[in-house]
Amino acid sequence: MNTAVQVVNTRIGIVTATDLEQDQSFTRTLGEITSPNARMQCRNINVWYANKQAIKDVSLDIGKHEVVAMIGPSGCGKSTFLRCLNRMNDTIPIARVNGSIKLDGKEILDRGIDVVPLRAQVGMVFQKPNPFPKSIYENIAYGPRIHGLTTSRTELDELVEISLRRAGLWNEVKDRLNQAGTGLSGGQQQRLCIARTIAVSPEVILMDEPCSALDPIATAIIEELIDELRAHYSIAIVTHSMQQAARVSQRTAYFHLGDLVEVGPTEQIFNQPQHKLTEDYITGRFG
Ligand SMILES: Nc1ncnc2c1ncn2[C@@H]1O[C@H](COP(=O)(O)OP(=O)(O)OP(=O)(O)O)[C@@H](O)[C@H]1O
Repeated sequence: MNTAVQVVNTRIGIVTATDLEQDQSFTRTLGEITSPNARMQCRNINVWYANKQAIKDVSLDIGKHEVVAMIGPSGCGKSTFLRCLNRMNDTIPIARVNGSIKLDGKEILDRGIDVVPLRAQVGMVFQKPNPFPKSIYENIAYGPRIHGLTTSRTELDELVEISLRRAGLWNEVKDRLNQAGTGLSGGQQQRLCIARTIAVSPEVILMDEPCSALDPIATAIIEELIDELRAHYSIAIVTHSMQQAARVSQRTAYFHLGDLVEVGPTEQIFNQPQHKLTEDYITGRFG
């Protein structure tokens, strides 16, 4: 865990978005958008909802074995950008995305791409735990079954166990695999959803405020888990909690009104931000 980072939180007056827009005309992202070990490479991403532009020319890599935190004021486009990474914006009829996103060198914004295997490769964990109304076992087994990942019941059993172990849930549920997933606590349900994502062999896991519905203890467990999952996956996480971003991520990206203002090593973003907008946000002047 990245405990060295201290989040400064001195509230010195509220600045409105309009003030900041007038004061800080945005030019280009500060910091290093590339990762030496990139798993995903996003370049010049623009997203519109009908005529309203929500993401403006954003470029960012997600590296192997790293957690990238996306922070910024409400409505700045964090979730919209995250949803580009596995084409979830395709499900919103008025959304239009352009630019380039490569996963292991392969363009994923091409029209011909089958989004079903893509969304297994780039899995998503949502704000509110959303287990299927099925047993704990079936919640995990469903994905591997439809993707044809196992050939026997024994293999499937193993995969269910491995996924639950990796999500830190096995010991709590191994004796009640046939009980409903919805009967678990909120934190357990979120780990079940993480196990479900893991079961279909993702390379990248997207997390959209995965702890916002959880209590502090469940949150701490998920944060520990995110740190462990980094050994196997690339992780992009949207969070409103700067403390959480500081604890779990290696790189942090600060978004503002659809722009990626600044990105860099998490410690640097929180201790020595280069852009005034970033500084204003992390010191609590805005957001
Ligand atoms: N489905 C949608 N249809 C129309 N506009 C949308 C849709 N989703 C998001 N937007 C708009 O796009 C902009 C960015 O929204 P987005 O949810 O990506 O921001 P965010 O930074 O994740 O916000 P929050 O922190 O509040 O979740 C906002 O102006 C929002 O109103």
